[in-house]
Amino acid sequence: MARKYGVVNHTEPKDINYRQNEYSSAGLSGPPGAGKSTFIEYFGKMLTERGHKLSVLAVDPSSCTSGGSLLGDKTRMTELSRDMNAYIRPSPTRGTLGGVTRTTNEAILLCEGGGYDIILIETVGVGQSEFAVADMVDMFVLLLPPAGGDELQGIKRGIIEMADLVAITKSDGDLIVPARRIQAEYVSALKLLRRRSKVWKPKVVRISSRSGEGISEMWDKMKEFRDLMLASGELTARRQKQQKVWMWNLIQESVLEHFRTHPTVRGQIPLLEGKVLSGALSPGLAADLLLKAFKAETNDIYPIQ
Ligand SMILES: Nc1nc2c(ncn2[C@@H]2O[C@H](COP(=O)(O)OP(=O)(O)OP(=O)(O)O)[C@@H](O)[C@H]2O)c(=O)[nH]1
Repeated sequence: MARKYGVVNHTEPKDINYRQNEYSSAGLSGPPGAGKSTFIEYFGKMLTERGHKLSVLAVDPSSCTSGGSLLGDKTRMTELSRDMNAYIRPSPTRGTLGGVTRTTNEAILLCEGGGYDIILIETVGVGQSEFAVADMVDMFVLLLPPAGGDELQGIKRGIIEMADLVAITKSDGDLIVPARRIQAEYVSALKLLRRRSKVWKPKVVRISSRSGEGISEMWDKMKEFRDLMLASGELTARRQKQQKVWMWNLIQESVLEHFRTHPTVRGQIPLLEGKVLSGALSPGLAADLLLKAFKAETNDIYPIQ
């Protein structure tokens, strides 16, 4: 199945059907230490043993800013990385969040084309990346450790609203009791949130990647989600909406970059920002001046009709 990238092709509706039935992607997010990589190792092996081909893509916002990596790729998922039916792409180490997420979005398509039927996109819940990932996958899964409220403060309420499934991790040994408590808390919390789907109510499961408890059941829930969403047409609608969101995200980013780096605009930014900061100029007027300068300069290239 040949796919063309960078080429707008309006006459390939098959593309969308192709995605609908054979492939599923899930975003996995959670705070550092929630147990994501241990889970992916266990879950991934379970899936490949069941005959699936799995791809794991990481989106690591820290690598964009610091050059370091929260997701220390080399030491993680050691067994899965040796599995012939699993492909683990380390997190890209360069670029803006927009750039990194763009390559991730395209990597999803490439993995589908390469015959990987399950694609997991892992992200650390510390920034905007999980919102970006939620906008490119079929299902969004939040992994939360059985920790107290303080430790979960960093999890934004907005991201809980995006979750189709919440998995409370490390539900083994002494942690079973707190895991049950957190599960009950999230069951109540999710009831108060606006539902994203007419056919699916977000579920809260408890899992342990040590004992394996709950993981097969979690996969059953993920399949149930997919079947319901497919049958109702919501999955197709979600994917279509995502494509549109991504088109606009990319346009926005590229236009803004073009604007910021345009020689005339770039030269005036510090002065006008300074005036806005000191109160000498209103933000609206400063924006108008910059846009006017940009338009005047680009009018030859993009004539205003
Ligand atoms: N008891 C128990 N501990 C677990 C389980 N899963 C992970 N852990 C432990 O929790 C710690 C963090 O696990 P990771 O899988 O590295 O967590 P992560 O979310 O990938 O962490 P980052 O790489 O920092 O984002 C490790 O010490 C694991 O051994 C589990 O199911 N039960």
